[in-house]
Amino acid sequence: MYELASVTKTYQHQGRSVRALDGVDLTIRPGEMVAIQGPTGGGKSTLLQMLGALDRPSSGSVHFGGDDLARLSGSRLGRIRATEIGFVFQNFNLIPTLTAAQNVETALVVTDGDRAGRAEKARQALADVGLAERADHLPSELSGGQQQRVAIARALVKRPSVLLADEPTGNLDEAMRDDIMGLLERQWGDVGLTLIMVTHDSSLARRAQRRLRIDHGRVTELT
Ligand SMILES: Nc1ncnc2c1ncn2[C@@H]1O[C@H](COP(=O)(O)OP(=O)(O)OP(=O)(O)O)[C@@H](O)[C@H]1O
Repeated sequence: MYELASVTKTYQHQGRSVRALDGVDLTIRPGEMVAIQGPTGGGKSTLLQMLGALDRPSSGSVHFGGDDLARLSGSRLGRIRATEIGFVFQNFNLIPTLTAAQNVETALVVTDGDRAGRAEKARQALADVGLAERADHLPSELSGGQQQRVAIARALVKRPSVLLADEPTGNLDEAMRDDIMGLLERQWGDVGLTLIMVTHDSSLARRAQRRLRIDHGRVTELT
């Protein structure tokens, strides 16, 4: 699924350069569930941005399927994000003025011209996360856990091959945390997703098949 070779990422900040990734070599196979841990500033978000085709490395290659994401144009990267990669964030990132169903539909606008078809797929995706009854609610009318379920439905409605989750349970209480993690695990098992999740929470990370640690831009395997 992913093959990273000698990936570095350097940011310029106030005249200094910060090396966020420092020679990362990493292979992630299709269908794996991978947790990424590490100290703050270690490079977790930067790595996720590379995997998510949100940014290109300063050097090295990021092979995803047949493409080297380091060499693609911005529009090709955008297309890959729209079709192949789902994202879930700590802060849910729902549009507050749209209903749950409309939020989910936004993920299909680029790829799916048929409006009625989009609406149908959105309702099905919400049903898959147990929110069929809440499709017409605004985010402000939903609990945090429900909002994260909507965000997961939005990420999965386009049937991506990869789901990238950045602290998906970071804003939720313990009961909701288990609920959302269970949902992610079910989706992962049901549709053969590759699930890559950044988390500070070791008990969640231990539920993954594979754990990586990233510190000072270098990746190691945890066993
Ligand atoms: N846009 C940017 N400009 C300058 N420096 C950046 C930028 N983004 C990240 N950095 C720096 O790169 C390093 C890695 O940051 P990154 O956000 O990837 O770490 P992280 O492990 O996700 O941290 P956290 O757990 O706090 O989110 C840090 O030193 C950070 O300050």
